[in-house]
Amino acid sequence: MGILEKISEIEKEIARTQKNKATEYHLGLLKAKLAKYRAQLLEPSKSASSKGEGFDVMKSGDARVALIGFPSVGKSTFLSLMTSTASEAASYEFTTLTCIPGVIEYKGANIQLLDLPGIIEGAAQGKGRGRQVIAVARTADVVIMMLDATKGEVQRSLLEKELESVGIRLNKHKPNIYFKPKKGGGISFNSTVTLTQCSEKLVQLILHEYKIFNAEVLFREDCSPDEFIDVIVGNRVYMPCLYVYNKIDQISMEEVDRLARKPNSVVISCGMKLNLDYLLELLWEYLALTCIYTKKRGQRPDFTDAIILRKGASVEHVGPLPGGVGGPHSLPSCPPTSATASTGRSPASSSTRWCGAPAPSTARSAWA
Ligand SMILES: Nc1nc2c(ncn2[C@@H]2O[C@H](COP(=O)(O)OP(=O)(O)OP(=O)(O)O)[C@@H](O)[C@H]2O)c(=O)[nH]1
Ligand SMILES: [K+]
Ligand SMILES: [Mg+2]
Repeated sequence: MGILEKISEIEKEIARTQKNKATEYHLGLLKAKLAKYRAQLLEPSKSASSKGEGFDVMKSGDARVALIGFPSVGKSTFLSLMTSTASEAASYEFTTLTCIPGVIEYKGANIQLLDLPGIIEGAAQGKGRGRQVIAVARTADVVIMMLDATKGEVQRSLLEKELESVGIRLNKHKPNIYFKPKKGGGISFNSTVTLTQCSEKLVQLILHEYKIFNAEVLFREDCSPDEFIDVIVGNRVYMPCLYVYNKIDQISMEEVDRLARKPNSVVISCGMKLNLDYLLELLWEYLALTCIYTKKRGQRPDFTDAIILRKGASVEHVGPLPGGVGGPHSLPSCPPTSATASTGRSPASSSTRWCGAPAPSTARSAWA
């Protein structure tokens, strides 16, 4: 049996297994198996032509945003509107066949926006250019999932499933579980909270499935078996995702209102240039970038040129500034007015990748 069949067998078994106390170990094991097969599926294949890698586009600017969506939802139209790059748009599906980068200039930051081919169900398993598209998505700081407002909700859950299946976790934070494989001593299991979804026995079963017999496990959160598996597997990416419903010029006001109220969602029309400013504002918040305006002693700050930092970074990350002026430790001694920061709220938890780990300094100094 090939991996794809094994995966589908397990998925079917999970679907037909009733969820209750008596089946929780069985389900936990199935999920661990499923995660293993999926990981195998994603291992780069040996042949040179299909390395499972993304399109070869250099990362540039302060942050990277990937446009993911079904064909013909308006991704290329959006790129051409927001950047000075033109990407061909047409009414037929799969107009775009490769990755087309553009740059959004916003609040002094350069945000790299990537237009990508449309993806369809089965993309993660290699349908169309799905794997390449998803490989690019993994490298983004934020995913914009573009949806056609005239089509049903099913497109959204299908895409979510595709991204989930390759270890991309959207708008979720990293499970707060300490996990450390050891050389001996068996499995030591502890938790600082009451667990309602996992138990010591289940955790052991799952670990054994991964051939781990010695490890330290500490649950600091009431996590599910899936979240625990994510921690063991380890190569998950936790990423903010903005759901963008395009083509609202084609639907009723009631429908627009309903979509706009969904979490992490924004409604737009590229055709009629509706709500694009608001989308940019939200995108900025999701990127959690902070502008720092610097100034020379005795001069006004230069608001036209900011230093862009990932949220959570501090002035220490700015590094020495060109021309020998200042340096990593000179800013804190300045009066508070000399460095002005502005930032938006973080979309979800504070322990997520997008605001926890500050990006290396991408500073463009006002003193240059
Ligand atoms: N009514 C309406 N049509 C739109 C809007 N935005 C884009 N379109 C149309 O939708 C069609 C598809 O647009 P594209 O930008 O090519 O879509 P895409 O997602 O890049 O498609 P692929 O590259 O094939 O995946 C084009 O005919 C656009 O003119 C909109 O806001 N309203
Ligand atoms: K198209
Ligand atoms: Mg396109």
